[in-house]
Amino acid sequence: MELPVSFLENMKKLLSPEEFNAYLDSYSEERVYGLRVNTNKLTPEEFEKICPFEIKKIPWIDNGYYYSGKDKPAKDPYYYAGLYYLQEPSAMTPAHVLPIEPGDRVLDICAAPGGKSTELAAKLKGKGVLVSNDISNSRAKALLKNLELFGISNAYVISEAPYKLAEHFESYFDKILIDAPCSGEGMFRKEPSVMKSWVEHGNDYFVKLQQEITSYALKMLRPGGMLLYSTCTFSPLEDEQIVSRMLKEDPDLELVEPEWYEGFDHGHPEWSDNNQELTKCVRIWPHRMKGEGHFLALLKKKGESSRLKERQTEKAKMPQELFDFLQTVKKPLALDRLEIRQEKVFVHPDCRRDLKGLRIMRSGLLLGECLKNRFEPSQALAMALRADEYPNVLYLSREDDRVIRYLKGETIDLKDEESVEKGWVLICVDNYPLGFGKAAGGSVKNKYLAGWRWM
Ligand SMILES: C[S@@+](CC[C@H](N)C(=O)[O-])C[C@H]1O[C@@H](n2cnc3c(N)ncnc32)[C@H](O)[C@@H]1O
Repeated sequence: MELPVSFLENMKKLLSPEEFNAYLDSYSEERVYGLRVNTNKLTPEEFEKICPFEIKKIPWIDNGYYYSGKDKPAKDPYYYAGLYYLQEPSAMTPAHVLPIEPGDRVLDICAAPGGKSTELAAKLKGKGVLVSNDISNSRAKALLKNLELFGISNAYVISEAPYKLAEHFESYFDKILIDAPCSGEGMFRKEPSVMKSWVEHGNDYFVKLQQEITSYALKMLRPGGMLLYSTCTFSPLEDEQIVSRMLKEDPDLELVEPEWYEGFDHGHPEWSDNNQELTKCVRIWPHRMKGEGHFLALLKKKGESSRLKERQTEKAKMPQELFDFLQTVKKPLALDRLEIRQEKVFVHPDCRRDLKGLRIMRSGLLLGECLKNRFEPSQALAMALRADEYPNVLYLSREDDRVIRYLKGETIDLKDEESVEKGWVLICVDNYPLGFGKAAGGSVKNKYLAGWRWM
């Protein structure tokens, strides 16, 4: 792989001659592959028991595993059941390090396609709210899909510029993740195409973006709240120097050293303004750990929270057919936050802010649609349910060829011994929901979301 000459000169300034050689050698090693278990659906131990391919624990991530590049975990029914997310191991670190408590108000400001948001949401355990934002509308669509696949019910998916968010969420969030757009120097091995953008834009283009995003994010962090800043690049211009700038911008901000892993390197004060606090930042180098290059900084804002008085959503009137369907669902749903908008039924997260004027792509959990005296449950609801939260379930084993046929959109024939009630049925692979079908006679009509089909 041919690395840009000016990039290599910069790296020589950061690393000792031995480290620089070790760094270059890392390019002849094969990249590593990672997956992260969705703890919203099962524990890592449960996953280890059923995982159909070989995995090995990533030492610094509780629910992270390496898998072999020969396996294809994206082509497995368990992937379609949202049991895991495929993610480069170093990239798992930011969401792992940010201490999320159920009930927190969390912002992921540069969230698409959801590698970190899916983990932040899983850590919320359905309590509190995640605002998952990305300025790119097309990327935010992929983000929405990944959150739905993970069965997340308490997220707003928004596609806005940070200044617009700041108008609505001043001092609102307990936790903020800024996984900043960056020059991607740490990803050259995994995705050589990133080098083209590096040559085109250089670091300065990203520095400007990072300064803008961090400034608005700071306005949205409540006193006592925590913020995690991360990039996948090595340049101190985009790392230590951005953190220094944040510390100067908000004197109430301080760096916090996260739980340390032996492979981590400290941040380097000498690459910025010599503020010794910067050693609390984390640098991940590909020649020291089994992962790509990354940088992260965990910050806390001094003070105590004073939660502002908030607007309550108005309670929606519920059509009988929706009421009847919801009677059958055992999952606790906050029906005081139910909204019916253009036939679509949502349960909002506990946010209670006036969000008018924002480009909102999803408000909480889409339960389904009320159409001419009938209610059709959504794909998102199927993914958010546990098998034991719905009374009419068809359990298929992972080896049953009807699983793939269902995922391809085909009608499913029932076997004599399978007792399924007429009407909406939740199709599961083993114990994990894949989607709905509608049973009548000896078969189940396929209701799997067309855009998600197995290709
Ligand atoms: C490093 S990627 C985020 C990856 C994501 N956190 C994940 O783990 O899947 C950076 C993202 O920032 C978005 N972005 C760029 N400029 C932005 C801005 N001004 N405000 C919000 N998002 C922005 C890009 O569209 C891109 O999706």
